[in-house]
Amino acid sequence: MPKAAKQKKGGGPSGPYDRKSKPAAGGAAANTNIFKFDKDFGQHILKNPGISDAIVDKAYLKPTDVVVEVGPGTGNITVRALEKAKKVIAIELDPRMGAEVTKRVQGTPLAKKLEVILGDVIKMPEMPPCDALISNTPYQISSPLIFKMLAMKNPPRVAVLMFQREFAKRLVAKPGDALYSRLSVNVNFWATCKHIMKVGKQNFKPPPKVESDVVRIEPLIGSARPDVAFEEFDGLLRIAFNRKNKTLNAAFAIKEVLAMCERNYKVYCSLNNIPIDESVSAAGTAGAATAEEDAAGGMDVDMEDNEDAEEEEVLGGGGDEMEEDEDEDMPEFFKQKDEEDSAGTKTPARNPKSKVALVVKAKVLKVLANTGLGDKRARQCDQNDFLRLLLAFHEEGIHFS
Ligand SMILES: C[S@@+](CC[C@H](N)C(=O)[O-])C[C@H]1O[C@@H](n2cnc3c(N)ncnc32)[C@H](O)[C@@H]1O
Repeated sequence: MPKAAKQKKGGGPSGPYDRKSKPAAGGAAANTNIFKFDKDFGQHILKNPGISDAIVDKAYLKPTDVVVEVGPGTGNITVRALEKAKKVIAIELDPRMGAEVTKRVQGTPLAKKLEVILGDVIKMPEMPPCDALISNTPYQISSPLIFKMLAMKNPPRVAVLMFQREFAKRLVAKPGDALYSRLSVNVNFWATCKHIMKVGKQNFKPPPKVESDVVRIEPLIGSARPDVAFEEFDGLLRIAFNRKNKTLNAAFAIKEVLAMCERNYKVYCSLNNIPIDESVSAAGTAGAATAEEDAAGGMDVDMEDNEDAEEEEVLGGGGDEMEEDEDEDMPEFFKQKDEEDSAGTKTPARNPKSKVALVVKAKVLKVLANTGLGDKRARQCDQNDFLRLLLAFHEEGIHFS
């Protein structure tokens, strides 16, 4: 578990993952409003005990379970989980809330089962290992929290989480649905997800602007977990969903994407002792064409001629406009290691004339053609299509993380 400040009686030192801190306040804040709730922290406290009960009930906790609760606030869900589980690790950004939840159980048998970690759960290098994750999620961290959980090598058995309704719908969206996204594919690939209940805004204090939903997510664990690296699968999805309405041929025609494939291919070759021909040919020369044709197996496909790729050019072709708000980090993802590859060598990644660039481009073309997915759009593909595509790229030595 990462080292973070643990909450002592009545509030303690801030942890290393803080975004900002406020002075601790005493008293039962939820009832007396001693301190002002901070909307920047998504502080909408559950005032309907029935909902707190339902969240904990739907986790089907065992007495041996370790539970992580993100954002305990004043402890409405925490106390219920403490009654059913062996231990609750409550991760709270706001020290005032950390003090509240600690006070709430002070002097009761539940106190020794509670550990409060002050800090930002998203900035923690790893989430503490646990059997169950529960949260009335601060909405601004919905997406990173899900990704953090799905990326865990040993994820919890179950997560019961409250989200904004729109976000919850994205989790269960299917191919073809308007809300289908990189998030939907990841959740359905690494877990099963079920809608549990709707929660109206009147159940919170202060009421949020939007309605909420509770979902139950069961990550695939042990041998059921797909045998691919999370970062690889997600890396492929980032490319595909950068323009989810464009064909995969167009998504992979973006120059930053090809440059990234080239960088990763070079790393793959150097790790596997595969010689790389770095020679530079004049564009359009016989040498360049041969490299491309060799790798493509003589296929008559040209990504640049594809209708969607042309549209990219008209739009500027930079690949840095987002359709998905969870993909806001996409440009950085493409630009990573732009100057140097991980072996520290300068990479002429953007030089279209380098032979290795042509080989990589041809490999990409070959995979898209052979899988029959090049003409499909990300919004039409299900998780099995993406897995098939990823494995075909791996066969060619093309990686995404
Ligand atoms: C919606 S409130 C839920 C409070 C309580 N669980 C309830 O249901 O009444 C969200 C809580 O998450 C905390 N929080 C916000 N961002 C956080 C972060 N990045 N890491 C940990 N806690 C966070 C807030 O301070 C707040 O206490």
